[in-house]
Amino acid sequence: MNDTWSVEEHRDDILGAMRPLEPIELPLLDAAGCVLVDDVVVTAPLPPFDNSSMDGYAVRTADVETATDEYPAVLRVVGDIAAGSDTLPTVGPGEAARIMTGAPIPPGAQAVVPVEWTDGGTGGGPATGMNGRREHGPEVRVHRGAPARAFINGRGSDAATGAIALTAGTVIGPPQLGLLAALGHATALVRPRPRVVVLSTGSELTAPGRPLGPGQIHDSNGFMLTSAAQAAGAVAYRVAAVADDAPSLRAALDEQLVRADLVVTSGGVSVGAFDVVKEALAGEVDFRRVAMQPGKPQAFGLLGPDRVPLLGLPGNPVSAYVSFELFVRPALRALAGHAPEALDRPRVTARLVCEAPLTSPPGRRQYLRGTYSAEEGTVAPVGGSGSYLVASLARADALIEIPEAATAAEPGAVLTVVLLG
Ligand SMILES: Nc1nc2c(c(=O)[nH]1)N[C@H]1C(S)=C(S)[C@@H](COP(=O)(O)OP(=O)(O)OC[C@H]3O[C@@H](n4cnc5c(N)ncnc54)[C@H](O)[C@@H]3O)O[C@H]1N2
Ligand code: MOO
Repeated sequence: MNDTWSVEEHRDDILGAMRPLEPIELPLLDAAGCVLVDDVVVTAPLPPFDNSSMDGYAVRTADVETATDEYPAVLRVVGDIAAGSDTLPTVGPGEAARIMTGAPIPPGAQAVVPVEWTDGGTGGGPATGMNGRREHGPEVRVHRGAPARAFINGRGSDAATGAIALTAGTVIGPPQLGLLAALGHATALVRPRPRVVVLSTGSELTAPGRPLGPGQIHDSNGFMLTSAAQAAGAVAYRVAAVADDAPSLRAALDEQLVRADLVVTSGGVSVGAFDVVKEALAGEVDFRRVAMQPGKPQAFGLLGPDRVPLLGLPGNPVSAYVSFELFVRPALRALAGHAPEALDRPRVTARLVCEAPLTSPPGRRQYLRGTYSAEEGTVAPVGGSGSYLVASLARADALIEIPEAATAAEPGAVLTVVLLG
């Protein structure tokens, strides 16, 4: 091990080596969650044609100008226009066309009056809705006037030709996907989701579902980190745990590199006699101490001819998870093309709620697990500081930062909190 790195130095070193993945054209649903590569320019207006925002009657404004309940305008109904209609009647003076929401405005009409402002063609009082296709009379009584363009969604009023609908760098969420579809795009040019291989090391590990032999534990990191990678937007592959044997680990890694944009290992990076990641990758990968707790031993390097980034996380489950959130997640988001300010988990400040002061090792930034209350602006610790405490990790929604220089945090102290979302 060399000298000690700060959290930021280690993070920045990793991010400095990340290049956004090459753009790829994906079908819309596969592009969900991905970052758009180019601006999307509107090439045809949205809506594509003037259409009605109400079920009602398309009219000429002069015909209904003076209409009241007492003196309704009586108009001849010249046709029915449904959404999707391709033949439209012309509305002349003294005429109206029944029109449904989304249907094209017929030639001659200048406004739509909602059916509730008419008798619905029944010859009776105000209508509450449209009658069936054949049940309306030849006339409609309109009780209220409407100005020009009333209840008309204008062609291009949502997105005009030439406008930028979405800017490069936008993350495609459901509304953005809806807009692309509305504009007629079947695909989007995006950065692909990074492919991540997650590999646990340790001869003590056995798969969940299997009984534990003497000295064995279940591989929890593999599942936790694979799921964390998925939650970060990656396509993640979990590899069965590899024993503490350097040639086996090397072989497993070499086999996996072909499908990896990034590799995450857990375990085997400390100073033990069987620290296998160290043994297998010494020379290629840098092993360093980071001034934090948990997460002190870390490995980072670029593997194989394709220089695939490898982040070697410590084996203790809390250490592995905290390291993922602080280092792996930003790296994955950088590969996916997210903006520099969108790489990290959000940070807030919160008032510490606890009974006794919390202690912290000198010279190391501590990340304690906690629960955050946005309403109260407070954070409370969950469980202790031990890096093996996976049960309390599972109850936390935040990490409480105690700065390197501090050896304690008093109740009421205002601290930085990383929100785990
Ligand atoms: N003499 C020293 N010993 C240790 C130091 C040190 O500085 N000097 N550092 C400690 C710290 S801090 C950490 S963190 C750990 C990290 O060690 P490794 O990355 O080499 O991890 P392992 O030794 O392989 O495992 C540590 C611990 O975690 C359990 N583990 C490992 N993998 C998994 C998994 N996939 N699922 C669940 N649990 C896992 C493993 O059984 C060990 O209990 O080193 C300290 N030691
Ligand atoms: O630095 Mo270790 O990650 O404390 O448990």
